[in-house]
Amino acid sequence: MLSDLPIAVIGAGAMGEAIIGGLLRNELVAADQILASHPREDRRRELSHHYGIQTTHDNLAAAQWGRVVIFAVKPQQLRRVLPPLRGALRDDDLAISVIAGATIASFAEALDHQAVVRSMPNTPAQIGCGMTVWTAAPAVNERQRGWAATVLGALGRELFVDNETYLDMATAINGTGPAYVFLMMEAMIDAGVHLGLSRRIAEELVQQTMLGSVQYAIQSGLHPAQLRNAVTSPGGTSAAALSELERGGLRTVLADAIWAAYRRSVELGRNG
Ligand SMILES: NC(=O)C1=CN([C@@H]2O[C@H](COP(=O)(O)OP(=O)(O)OC[C@H]3O[C@@H](n4cnc5c(N)ncnc54)[C@H](O)[C@@H]3O)[C@@H](O)[C@H]2O)C=CC1
Ligand SMILES: O=C(O)[C@@H]1CCC=N1
Repeated sequence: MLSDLPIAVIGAGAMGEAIIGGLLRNELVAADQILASHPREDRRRELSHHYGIQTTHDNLAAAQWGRVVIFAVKPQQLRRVLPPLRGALRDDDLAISVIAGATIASFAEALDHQAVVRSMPNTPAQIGCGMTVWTAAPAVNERQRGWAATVLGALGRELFVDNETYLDMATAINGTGPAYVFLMMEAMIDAGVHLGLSRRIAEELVQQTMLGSVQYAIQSGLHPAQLRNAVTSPGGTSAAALSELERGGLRTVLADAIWAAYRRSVELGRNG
């Protein structure tokens, strides 16, 4: 599907590298099909040494070279990155953004190019276990949609949605979600250490409990409330713990956090 297709990555930081790694790990492209643009020489050297890909400091050269041009700079960098690239993409080229908040309209306007895909991956993409939600401008044709599905599929699971407003919502759930999970892991590990477990044992217990619970939920297909009820014996330990979590407002705090992430995503789209 991506054979011989030149792929440019503008802003090869954590997410850009996850895409490069995923494409190569899944043997979807050869290393010489990738050109990564980065301002720092040591980073360029690191990327070419590790992946055997081509690198440049010149975003314009990368944008002109790629048929698929992936944008993975921070939202605040976008205002400086896009204007010099205006007119650089040809009609049948595809721009793919992974940038939180940045709208398809802002890309299309700044680049003077209509074929734009907006996506929201997450950091488990680093190991091919990501969840990416994406949508496409009407100008993106079937072939280009295939390219996008393949590129984003290299990060883990990908889900196409036909409504761009879902992207800000996805940013708050799957994009930002790993931060909620890691904070919860950290808190559980620290509490285990507080109880008297060694940090090594606490980490192992928390990691496998998280992993096993998620796999059990997926494989059983049961509603989380049913699974939670099955853990909760009358007068037992789970009932005692859950009572504290409800008293502390865990559900509403989580919901408030997700709304805050959503509002911030919308705001980033307005202001950069
Ligand atoms: N980190 C995360 O969990 C997720 C991040 N994203 C989005 O991915 C984008 C990148 O995030 P990260 O990879 O985490 O950030 P990062 O900071 O690791 O990567 C951005 C890279 O762009 C480079 N850069 C800065 N100015 C540049 C320029 N003028 N030209 C080319 N490159 C330039 C930076 O040096 C940096 O290496 C962000 O827009 C973020 O919203 C999306 C989903 C998840
Ligand atoms: O914090 C952020 O803005 C990025 C976007 C999604 C996850 N991290």
